Amino acid sequence: MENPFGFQVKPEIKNGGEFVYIECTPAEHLQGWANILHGGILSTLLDEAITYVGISTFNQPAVTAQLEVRFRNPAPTCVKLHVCAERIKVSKRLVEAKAAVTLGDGTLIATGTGKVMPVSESFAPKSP
Ligand SMILES: CCCCCCCC(=O)SCCNC(=O)CCNC(=O)[C@H](O)C(C)(C)COP(=O)(O)OP(=O)(O)OC[C@H]1O[C@@H](n2cnc3c(N)ncnc32)[C@H](O)[C@@H]1OP(=O)(O)O
Repeated sequence: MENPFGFQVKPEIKNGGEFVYIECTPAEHLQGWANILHGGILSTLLDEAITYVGISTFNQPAVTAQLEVRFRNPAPTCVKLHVCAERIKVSKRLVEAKAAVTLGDGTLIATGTGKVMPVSESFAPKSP
């Protein structure tokens, strides 16, 4: 389903999902407080990149089964963020990946690790 409210990221996927890179400039209304980007948004960006590692590795739909995030430095809003994810481990039903969000000057904003599991095309829950 198209989601006009999504981040509309265009992932760069290398080596069959071993590496994923996305860029995103979160808008001002996504601040938590004091012009600091909300941690949930940073988690979402890490999640997106890690999920694309899983989707590209399995070459089928996949969802996040686990996500752990560490917030290292505050990020401003309205600034381009760089998100790099890298595959760590692959097993039959699980891909593990790590990811980092950085600013253009290299400042480390957040890091995360996640586990992604493949699902069938009919996975999505039905609307009530
Ligand atoms: C375009 C894309 C960009 C979008 C990016 C956003 C991605 C998302 O946000 S996806 C949405 C958030 N995620 C979800 O909604 C997923 C919800 N969870 C689920 O649907 C299920 O729990 C699912 C599919 C992950 C796994 O379910 P299921 O296949 O039934 O497995 P389950 O019975 O829980 O576990 C079976 C085995 O898998 C393994 N396993 C499951 N989860 C984990 C885990 N987190 N870590 C390690 N092993 C695990 C274990 O071996 C487990 O066996 P046991 O329970 O005995 O340890």
